[in-house]
Amino acid sequence: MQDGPDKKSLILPSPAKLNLMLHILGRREDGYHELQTLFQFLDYGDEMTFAVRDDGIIRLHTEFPGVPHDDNLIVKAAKKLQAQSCCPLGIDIRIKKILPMGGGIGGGSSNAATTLLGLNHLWQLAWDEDRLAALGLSLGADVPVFVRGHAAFAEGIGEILTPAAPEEPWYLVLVPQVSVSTAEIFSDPLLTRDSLPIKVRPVPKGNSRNDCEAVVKERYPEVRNALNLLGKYTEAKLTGTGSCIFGAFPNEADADKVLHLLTDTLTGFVAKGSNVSMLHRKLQDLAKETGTRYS
Ligand SMILES: C[C@@](CO)(OP(=O)(O)O)[C@H](O)COP(=O)(O)OP(=O)(O)OC[C@H]1O[C@@H](n2ccc(N)nc2=O)[C@H](O)[C@@H]1O
Ligand SMILES: Nc1ncnc2c1ncn2[C@@H]1O[C@H](COP(=O)(O)OP(=O)(O)O)[C@@H](O)[C@H]1O
Repeated sequence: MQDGPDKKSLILPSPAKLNLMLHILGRREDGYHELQTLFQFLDYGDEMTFAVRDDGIIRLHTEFPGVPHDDNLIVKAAKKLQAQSCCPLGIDIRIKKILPMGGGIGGGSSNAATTLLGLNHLWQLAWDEDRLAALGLSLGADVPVFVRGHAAFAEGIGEILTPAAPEEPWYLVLVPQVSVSTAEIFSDPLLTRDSLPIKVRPVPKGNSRNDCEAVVKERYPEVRNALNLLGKYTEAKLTGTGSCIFGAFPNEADADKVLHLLTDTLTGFVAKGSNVSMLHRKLQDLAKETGTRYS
């Protein structure tokens, strides 16, 4: 990470996540679903640049097609943190966006978490991780895991996190050219919502299914096609509510080989699974350099 020469700017990564399994146990009265899911990060993601402003203005300079400035989770995260901390400072934010939107790899949630951690550092708020995760949860069910930065078994609506240590293979992630709305999948009457809770940790083998997969496959032929094609080489699974599909490989070269065999019809990328997010690895490096805490 490059702390700017004036210590008022910062470049941070905003990694993707995978759901290595996802079981739906039921639906709460507020419409949210009780889940059990295993989150792991990828060493692959967006790059965000932050520069402090003295005038209190929060501005995201990168345009997102279809997402108005004030609806962007980056801006929402910055504004909430500013309001709750009564911070008089503002921020200029730019992002190199490579994560597909609506892909089930958590780009929006990750961007929100990177914003919270970056601003906590630059605005010198000294909020602890619990407080940042609670604010994150008010932005989206997936934000807390990115704030905490450790692979985790998640329960509740995704916010009750127990650190986990799954294997860290290389993944081939296929990106079907469709954006899947999480709310749309969770409101489908055909979604199964009756998985029995897993009570043993770590998650026993044979529990890696994603309960959203059947509904997403039915609604999106592009996703069905990607599952079928990758399934010829390895176990292929949906992450989150899709649209991305992933499969594990023992090394980068094997994953690359299959990616090249599929690129005639599909796009995708290869990335290493990681139980400590690359954002947190960068923040730890920064803390060492400056002798400060980062949250
Ligand atoms: C289910 C997951 C698995 O990672 O799907 P993906 O979004 O990653 O695909 C996530 O927890 C999603 O988290 P996130 O994307 O932050 O969800 P939110 O913005 O909080 O919710 C979007 C919508 O999804 C539904 N929703 C979300 C989470 C949940 N446990 N139950 C739900 O029913 C609700 O209808 C909600 O309005
Ligand atoms: N910074 C952001 N990055 C991505 N999507 C965002 C962002 N802010 C708001 N969104 C909205 O959130 C939706 C879900 O985005 P994303 O988190 O990338 O998908 P998923 O939850 O499927 O992984 C997008 O389709 C977009 O409308």
